Amino acid sequence: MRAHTSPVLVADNLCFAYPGERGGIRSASLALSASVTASVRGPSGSGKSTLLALLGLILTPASGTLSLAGTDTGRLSRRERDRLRRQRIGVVLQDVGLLPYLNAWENVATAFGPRLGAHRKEARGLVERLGMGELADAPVTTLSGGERRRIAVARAAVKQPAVILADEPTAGLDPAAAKLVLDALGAQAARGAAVLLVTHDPAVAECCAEQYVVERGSLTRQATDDQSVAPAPRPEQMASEEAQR
Ligand SMILES: Nc1ncnc2c1ncn2[C@@H]1O[C@H](COP(=O)(O)OP(=O)(O)OP(=O)(O)O)[C@@H](O)[C@H]1O
Repeated sequence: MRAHTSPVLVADNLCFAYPGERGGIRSASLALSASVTASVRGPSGSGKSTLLALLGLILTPASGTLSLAGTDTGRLSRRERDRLRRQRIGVVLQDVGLLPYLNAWENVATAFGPRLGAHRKEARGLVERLGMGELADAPVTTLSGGERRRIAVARAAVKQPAVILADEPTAGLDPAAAKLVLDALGAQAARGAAVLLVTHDPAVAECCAEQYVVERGSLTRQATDDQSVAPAPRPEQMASEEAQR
């Protein structure tokens, strides 16, 4: 799906360093528009999850600017940033982070706040669309890793946020379940969300209209069919760089 509107999420030259020598983001710029799907690939440890946390207002960049729906997030207090994130962004983190004392649909409904029962219908409906209707009432502690991941995707999407950021949403899923997740994310883009997902799977990345690669903390956009942008690193180059880490 292609961009038809002005970008909803704009990152300009973001930098972030963890304490110590390792890791972080050296340089990341992107502009994500409504109704667009984008993928981020790269070797393990290159900074993909860190980038997602920066874009999701979970980490604060050391320099660079990040604007969400026209708001320069660097000018906001911590509390204002948290509020903006809750209002505008749905995030699926790699470790998923479901609440163990709630069942599957209740976890999805937490996206709306504490009144879970008021959002039972939307939450259960999305759980069903992700192929988990029979497990909607199951305690999440009894779900498999892949099932928990699908519940986390439903939680990120159920409030119909402007931006959905998903860290490896199809990891650990069989092809049928992965398709349900990708279809659900595609449906979110179709209704107007900007969807960015981190993936190790080239087939998943290629489903996305825009494709990015992170290498050693630097983000570049890859050329797709109708675009001429930074050249993509060759797979063997990525593998050899990964081996050097
Ligand atoms: N909290 C942290 N403190 C210090 N270093 C960290 C921290 N989190 C991540 N790093 C380091 O930052 C680098 C990038 O980590 P990140 O998790 O962003 O990589 P990634 O590309 O998502 O990796 P993977 O594909 O393995 O999930 C790594 O070298 C990692 O060890």
